[in-house]
Amino acid sequence: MTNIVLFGKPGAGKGTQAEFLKEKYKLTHISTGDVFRFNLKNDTELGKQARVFMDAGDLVPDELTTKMLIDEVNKHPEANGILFDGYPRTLSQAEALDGFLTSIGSKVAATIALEADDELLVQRLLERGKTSGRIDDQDEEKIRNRYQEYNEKTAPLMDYYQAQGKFFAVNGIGTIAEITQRVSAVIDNL
Ligand SMILES: Nc1ncnc2c1ncn2[C@@H]1O[C@H](COP(=O)(O)OP(=O)(O)O)[C@@H](O)[C@H]1O
Repeated sequence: MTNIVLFGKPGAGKGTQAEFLKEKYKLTHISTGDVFRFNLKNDTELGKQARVFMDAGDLVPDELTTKMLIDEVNKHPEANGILFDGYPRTLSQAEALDGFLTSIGSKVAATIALEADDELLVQRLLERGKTSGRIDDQDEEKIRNRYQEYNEKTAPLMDYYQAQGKFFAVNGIGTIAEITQRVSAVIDNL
């Protein structure tokens, strides 16, 4: 199994790249943001619990998120590899993912970060908010809060994966195809 973690700030283009990469490498794409939004829309128990955090631009608590993630992975026992998008976002999630993957005889092959500067990303999210209907994309204060969450809780993961020799950063500015190529170059070299 080649499991890839797509890493990057909100708006960095993880979801966009995932659409191309999952086809190219026959990976199962799991976006925690998408799974949460599905649950919100369907008003499930999980959706009810996650809503207050998501609407404020806060991270959903680790325990809830990790349980959901493991349930998702377990739905795809035949997967060739998983493309994780939006998970892990905290050190505790990264450790939980390692523990879980080890328990099924697998591991993270690489963490690939899409890099772009904050101001450009905030503009991208505000644009997306005009059409996506996502509450967390429509308010600059909520967007800024997501960046704060990222800087405090998610950025430290770079060191975590770097220490394991698994961290790769690519320039996330350019056309979608250019960026797919940069990410592919990393995967092809694994
Ligand atoms: N791994 C996670 N841990 C905690 N909360 C998460 C996680 N993934 C998604 N969420 C919740 O879902 C929201 C939207 O996720 P996503 O679409 O991936 O966001 P973004 O566009 O900000 O990268 C996050 O702001 C957070 O509330």
